[in-house]
Amino acid sequence: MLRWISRTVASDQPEQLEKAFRWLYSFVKPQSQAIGGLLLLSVLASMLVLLQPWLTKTLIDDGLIAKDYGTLVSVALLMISVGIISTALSGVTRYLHTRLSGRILFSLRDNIYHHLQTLSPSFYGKRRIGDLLSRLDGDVAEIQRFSVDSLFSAVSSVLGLLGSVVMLLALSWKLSLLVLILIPLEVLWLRWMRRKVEVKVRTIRERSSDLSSFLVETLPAMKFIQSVGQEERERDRLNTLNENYLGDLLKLQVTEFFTQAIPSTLTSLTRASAFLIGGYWVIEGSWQLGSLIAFSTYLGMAVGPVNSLLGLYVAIQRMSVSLGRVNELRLEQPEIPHDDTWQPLPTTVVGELQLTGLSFSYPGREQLILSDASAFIPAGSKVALSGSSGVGKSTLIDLLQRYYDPQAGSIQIDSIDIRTISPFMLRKAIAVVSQDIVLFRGSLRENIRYANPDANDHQVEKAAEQAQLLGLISELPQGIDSVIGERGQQLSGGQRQRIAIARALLQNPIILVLDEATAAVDEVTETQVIDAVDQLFAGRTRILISHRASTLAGADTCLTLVDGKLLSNGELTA
Ligand SMILES: Nc1ncnc2c1ncn2[C@@H]1O[C@H](COP(=O)(O)OP(=O)(O)OP(=O)(O)O)[C@@H](O)[C@H]1O
Repeated sequence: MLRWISRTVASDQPEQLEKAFRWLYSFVKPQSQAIGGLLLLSVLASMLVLLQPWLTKTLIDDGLIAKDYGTLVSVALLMISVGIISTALSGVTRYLHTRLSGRILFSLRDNIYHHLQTLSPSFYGKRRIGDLLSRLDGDVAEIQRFSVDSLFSAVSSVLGLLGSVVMLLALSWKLSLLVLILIPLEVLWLRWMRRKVEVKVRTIRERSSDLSSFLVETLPAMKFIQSVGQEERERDRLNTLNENYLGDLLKLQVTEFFTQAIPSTLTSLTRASAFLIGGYWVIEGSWQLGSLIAFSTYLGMAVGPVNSLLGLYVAIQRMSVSLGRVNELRLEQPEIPHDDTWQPLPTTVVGELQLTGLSFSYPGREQLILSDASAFIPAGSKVALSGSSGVGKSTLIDLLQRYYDPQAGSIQIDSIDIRTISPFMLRKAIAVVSQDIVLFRGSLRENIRYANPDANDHQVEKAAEQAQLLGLISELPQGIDSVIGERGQQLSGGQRQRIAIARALLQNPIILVLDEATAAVDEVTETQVIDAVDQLFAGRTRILISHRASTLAGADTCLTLVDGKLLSNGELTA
């Protein structure tokens, strides 16, 4: 079935699509009980709908025309009961349907988000966040809509179609031949239109990504845009993006209109023909009025499902575009693929580092950032790492945290190759405070606790005190429980740094890295921060990266990165 769907949908890579469908099916399968229950309710609802025109026919032919008052009353009562049951059924179905849809949507999104969490900083560096957002939000919702809504729409359409055709045949097999001409014509038309719809839908989704990317990029940069007076330019960019989006949306509307309009016109023609022929038979007296009315209602009811099934076809196209886009994310391989042989970091580790013959270049770039770099860092020492801008200092820390693996050489912590350790545990053991401090919307307390959610209030407050945050806390209206805005915009650089240090304290790392952490503060504040770090992290391995001599003063070892090699106290390390 999945293979059939993937082949039916116009796609450049049907195998890929089939795999994506299988993946999608893995989310639908656990809900099979709920789906089964809902399908049962749908079948019941479809049968009740099919019953109504037959009741009308009986009411007219056997009650009104036959002047049988008893039949009239009983059929009317039956119609009321069917109406009430249908309404109750639709309420229950809608509730269960929303619950089922929600479950599938959230598990899909959860799965993709989980996968995104395994990808390296390089991935985020090359991808537009707006595009990721649009895939995670719009595309995943589109897939979910299809996987639930379309399934039920397909089932009730097929049931409606079959039921109506049976009723039409029962009323007049001759007149029913009209439907047999109508359906193949509609299907032929649709096959012809399908490619056009797919191309246009993909363009729309890309336009929507462009818009999201624009907003994600410019909203946080509003202060900068205002400061350089470029508001109008950004408005123009937004206008262009809007116009492009609207233009493509209108093209899609026109294509979709023609995709649907031809079948609708054919339907109207068929209905009119049925009235002409059936009406003639009624006038002639060879057919009953109730049967003609019921026939025309069933004809409408047969065409409705055909249209929905045709709509479903468009929905499959739309969905397969979204599925393709989401699948692209799924196929992104983590830089460090999961390995079942990973060991936990032993609790005895003290933070001795041995870098041996490291060579590294970023994927897709030729330039070697590290070339046979080696160094030894004794446990508990304070190391100053310097080197000109862009030489690769932060890259070295990324290798230490295993966001990437070197192409040659190794990093050992307490003589254990870090490739054999779970990166999760390794990263927990290394706290990095950089210039770019991440703060989330939430209270100061929650932000300090972020790296160690199990820390109790007392530990958080102690860390805040040790990181000299008491001054800030006393200024805030609700103290440590005050909400600091997204990305901590209302805080000064020094205050943000102290929050990061308090966070690192709670993380209780074996190795602490300060990567240009104090570049944004004045030298007095910097001295205070470094003194605090030396005091609080005494006995742990500390790596300080800076361009300032004052930051690096007092280190046990000075490492300098030059042309991909590490010099220790000015000498090349073997
Ligand atoms: N994700 C990445 N993909 C490709 N190249 C990268 C990536 N990150 C950094 N680079 C490149 O690697 C080189 C080293 O960058 P890195 O940030 O490690 O330097 P740095 O010594 O820390 O610089 P600075 O002192 O200016 O912070 C630079 O040329 C940079 O452009």
